[in-house]
Amino acid sequence: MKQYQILVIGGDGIGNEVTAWGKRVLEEIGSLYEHPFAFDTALLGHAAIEATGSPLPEETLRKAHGSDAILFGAIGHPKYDNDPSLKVRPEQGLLGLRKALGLYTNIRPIKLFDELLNASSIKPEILKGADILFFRELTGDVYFGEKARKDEGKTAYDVMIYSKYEVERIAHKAFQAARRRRKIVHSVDKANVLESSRLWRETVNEVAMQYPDVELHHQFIDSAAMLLIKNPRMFDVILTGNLFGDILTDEASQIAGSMGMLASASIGDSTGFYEPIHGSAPDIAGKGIANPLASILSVALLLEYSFGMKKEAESVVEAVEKTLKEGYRTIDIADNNTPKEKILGTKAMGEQVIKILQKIVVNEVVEA
Ligand SMILES: NC(=O)C1=CN([C@@H]2O[C@H](COP(=O)(O)OP(=O)(O)OC[C@H]3O[C@@H](n4cnc5c(N)ncnc54)[C@H](O)[C@@H]3O)[C@@H](O)[C@H]2O)C=CC1
Ligand SMILES: CC(C)CC(=O)C(=O)O
Ligand SMILES: [Mg+2]
Repeated sequence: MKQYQILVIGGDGIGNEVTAWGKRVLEEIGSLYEHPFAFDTALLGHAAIEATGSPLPEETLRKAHGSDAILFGAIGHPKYDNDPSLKVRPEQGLLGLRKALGLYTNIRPIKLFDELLNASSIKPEILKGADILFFRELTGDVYFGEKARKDEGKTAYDVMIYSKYEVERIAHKAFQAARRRRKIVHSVDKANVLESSRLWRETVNEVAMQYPDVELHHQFIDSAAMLLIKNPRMFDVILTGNLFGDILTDEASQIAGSMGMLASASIGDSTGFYEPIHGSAPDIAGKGIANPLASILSVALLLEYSFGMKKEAESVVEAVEKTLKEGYRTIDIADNNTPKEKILGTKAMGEQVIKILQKIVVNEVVEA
C-alpha cells in the first residue's frame, strides 16, 4: 500500500492555529479509512525568517519537492506590513514556493452552505444557490514581473506580464472544469486598458474554440467586482489572472459568509498545495477564535485532487455541513440568532467536526 507523504506548513499567525485542525482531520481520515499518511513539517514566512534568516529555507523547498501533497496555513506578520522598507519579507516565501512547485492553477471554490445564508451581509435571496469556481493564474502577472525603484527611490514599478503559454494552460483548466459544471466561463481582465489583458483576452478566445459547448463571456475586472455582489448566481467558472483573482476571491468570501470558509487548491507540475485563502490575521491571532473550516475544507480538496480519495473528501465536507446544521459557529460566521453556547473557538470547532466525521464514517461502514 502506498504511503502518502504530507508536508504540513502552518506558517504564521492563525495559519498555525487552523492548520493544526486541518492536520487532525487528515490524521482522522487516515485512521478511519486505514490510509497510511505520514506527516512532516516545515517553516515558511516570518517563522522561517526568524529561525533561518530566509522566508523559504532550502530544507522547506527540499521537503516540499519530496512530498505527495502540502497542507499550508498562511504567512505574514505586522512587522513587515508596518515597515514596507524591509527587504526580506514573509510573502517572498509563499510566492517562491508557488513558483518553485510550478503551481500555476489556483482553484478557489465559492461554496455557500445553506446554513450560512444569514452569516453574509448580502441578502439571502441574492445569495441562495450561488456556486462559483475560480481559476486564478498563480505564477505570473504583476506578482512575478520585474519590480524596482528609480529616481532615488521616489518612483516604483511592478510589471504586469503574461505570456500566451501561461494564459493558455490556465484557460484549458477553466474550460475543462466548466464542462463538468454549468458550462459557463467568465474571463475577467482589464483589456480596455492593459496590453497584458488584451493578450489574455485574445488567447482565451483562441482556447475557447476548442470548447464550443462552453459559453464564454469576457468581463472587465471593475464590473466583475460589482456583478459578483449584485448577482453572484450568474457566475459558474471565473477565469482570471493572479492579481484580479486574489482580490475578487476575498470579495467572494462574503458570498460564503467569511474569509474563514474559503479553501483553495493550487495545482501545477507536481505536488499539490492546499490552503485557506485567508492570511495570518494578526487581529485575531493567538485568541483561539479563528475559523478552522477553510483549512478543513482545504483538506477535502487535498484528498480529492492529490490522492483521488473522493469518498473521503465527501465525508470531510459532509462533516463540516453537519457541524453547521447542528448550529455550531465560530464568531465570524455567527449571526444574531446563534445561541451563545453554540459559538465555539478554533479548538472546539475542530473537535466538533472530528466527532461528526467519526460518526459519518462509522455509519458508512455499518451501511456497507
Ligand atoms: N496566503 C497567505 O498566506 C496570505 C497572507 N496574507 C498576509 O496576512 C497578513 C494579514 O493580512 P490581512 O489583509 O489582514 O488579511 P487576512 O486574510 O489575514 O484577514 C482579513 C480579515 O479576515 C479575518 N479572517 C481571516 N481568516 C479568518 C479565519 N480563519 N477566521 C476568522 N476570521 C478570519 C481577519 O481576522 C481579518 O479581519 C498580512 O501580513 C498579509 O500579507 C494575506 C493574504 C493571504
Ligand atoms: C500574500 C500573497 C502572496 C498571497 C495572497 O494574498 C493570496 O494568495 O491570496
Ligand atoms: Mg489573497
